[in-house]
Amino acid sequence: MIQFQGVSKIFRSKNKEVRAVENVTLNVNKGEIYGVIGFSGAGKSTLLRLVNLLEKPTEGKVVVGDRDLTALSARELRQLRRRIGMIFQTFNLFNSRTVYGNVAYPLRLARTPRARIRERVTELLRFVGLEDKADQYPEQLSGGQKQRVGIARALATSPDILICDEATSALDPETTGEILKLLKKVNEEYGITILLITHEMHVIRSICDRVAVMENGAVIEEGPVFDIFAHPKKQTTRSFISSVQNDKLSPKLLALLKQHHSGRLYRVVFKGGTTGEPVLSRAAKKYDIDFSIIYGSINELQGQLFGSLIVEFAGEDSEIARVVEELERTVEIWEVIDHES
Ligand SMILES: Nc1ncnc2c1ncn2[C@@H]1O[C@H](COP(=O)(O)OP(=O)(O)OP(=O)(O)O)[C@@H](O)[C@H]1O
Repeated sequence: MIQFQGVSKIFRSKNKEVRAVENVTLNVNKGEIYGVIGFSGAGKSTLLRLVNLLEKPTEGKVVVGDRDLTALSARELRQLRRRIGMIFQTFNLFNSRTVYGNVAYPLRLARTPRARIRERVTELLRFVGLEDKADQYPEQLSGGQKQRVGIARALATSPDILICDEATSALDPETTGEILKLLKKVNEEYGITILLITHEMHVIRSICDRVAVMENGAVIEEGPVFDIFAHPKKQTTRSFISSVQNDKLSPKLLALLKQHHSGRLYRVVFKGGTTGEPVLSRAAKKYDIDFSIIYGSINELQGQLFGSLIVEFAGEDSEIARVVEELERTVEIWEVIDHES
């Protein structure tokens, strides 16, 4: 549905060059919810803006449906943009228009007949749960209600794709949950493909089918959300995952753990039926080491079990290396040397 093919975006000014997006290749399939996560400055917003050509790629192609965006005429681009709805962190509503006026706006631009506008806006306000707010102004609404208006407005022209720029970052956790549920409903009931960017892993965990992790403009890891949680390869990905497991090791916590545990600390990530301990006991018996579980957490992700342990291994370095090698065959394991930022 959306394909990035070797896409780079370089911003050049007098004596500076910023490589905001670096050789990105990825496909967003029709009907899925695809999340892009990264820290500030990773290039997420630029990537998103390439989808409706608010930014032009310096290199590579962006294909939406079967259309190469860079090859479109101005008129074709306007038509294509109607198929792509967008919502924003700061909602971007017109404060001088009512809720009804905001949702009707794109339909008026598209010269939709008045009766049809009324029908469509009523339907959308019902869909987002704001049918009683049609005559209110944005300033009379809560953040969550404003984002509902943003979603209704983005859906007005019946797009195939919805792109979401940090849509829940300005909301409290409860309202975030409600908006994410609404986005899931948009995806399921209207079959709309969603591409979202976020810096919050819980957003990815809650609603995304697949995820790409961005760093310094590049996609460093990509795949189904469960696989990325169960087999994170990169430090940045691991750090995002720890942030939602509530067992992230801060510098202070790591220093304290090291003070109380003289052995070597490892994080072990296991999934499905493997619950960690039997796997560890078997390996410890086979080799000459002791282990103790310092901390453990278990979560459900897309209907599967998924857990993480902080384990201390005590013994000769060579024996520990052998155990780790053996464990690597069944679980994800890595030594915790620095804090998990
Ligand atoms: N119009 C521009 N001109 C010059 N540099 C830019 C422009 N837009 C973005 N950048 C730079 O490109 C890099 C990526 O920015 P981008 O906004 O895409 O990142 P991000 O991951 O969305 O971060 P944030 O969440 O903070 O917005 C940054 O170094 C940023 O300063």
